[in-house]
Amino acid sequence: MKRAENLKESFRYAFSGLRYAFVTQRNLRLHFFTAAFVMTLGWILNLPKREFIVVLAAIMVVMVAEMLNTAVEAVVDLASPEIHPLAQTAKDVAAGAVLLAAIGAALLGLWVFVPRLPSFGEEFMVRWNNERGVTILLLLVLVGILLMVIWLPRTWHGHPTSQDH
Ligand SMILES: Nc1ncnc2c1ncn2[C@@H]1O[C@H](COP(=O)(O)OP(=O)(O)OP(=O)(O)O)[C@@H](O)[C@H]1O
Repeated sequence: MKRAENLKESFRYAFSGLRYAFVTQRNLRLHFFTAAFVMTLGWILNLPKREFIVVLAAIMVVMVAEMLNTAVEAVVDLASPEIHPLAQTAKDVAAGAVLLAAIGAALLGLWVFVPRLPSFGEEFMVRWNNERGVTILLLLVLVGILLMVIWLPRTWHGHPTSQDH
C-alpha cells in the first residue's frame, strides 16, 4: 500500500483528488461554475456578510457531497465491478445525498436572492460606476471558469481512471 510520507505529500494527494474530481465529474464542474456565478451575483447585490457566509457554506456542502459521491462510486466499482444490489444501494444513497444538498442549496439561494433580484439593475449600475475594474475582472473570471469547465476535461489525462461522467 502506498502511504503519504509527510504533510506535503498528503496535500499533494488531496489536490490530486480535487483535480481528479473536477476534471472527471461534470456535475462538480457545474457546481463550481454555479458557485462562482452566485458569489458574483452576491457581490453585485451587496449581500450582507452573514447571508454571504450561509450561501458559501451551502455551496461547500454540495461540493463536498459531490466529491464523497465520486469516492463512493470509485470504491463500489473496485469492490463490486459486477452488478450487485448492495452496490446499487451504495451508489444510489450517495447520489441521493448530493441531490439533497443541491435541493437545500437551491432553496436557500432562492430565499436569499429572489427578494433582491428586482434591484439588480440599480445595484449593478452602482457597482459599474464605483468599482468598474473589479466588476469587469469578476465577469472575466466567470467567463474563464466557464471556458475551463468546458475545455479542461479534454486536455487532462493525468489519472489512470480519468473519464468524464
Ligand atoms: N455495480 C453495480 N451494481 C448495481 N447497480 C449499479 C452498479 N453500478 C452502478 N449501478 C447503478 O447505476 C447507477 C449509475 O451508476 P454510475 O456508476 O454510472 O454513476 P454515474 O451515473 O456515473 O454517477 P455520476 O453521474 O454521479 O458520476 C447507480 O446509481 C446504480 O443505481
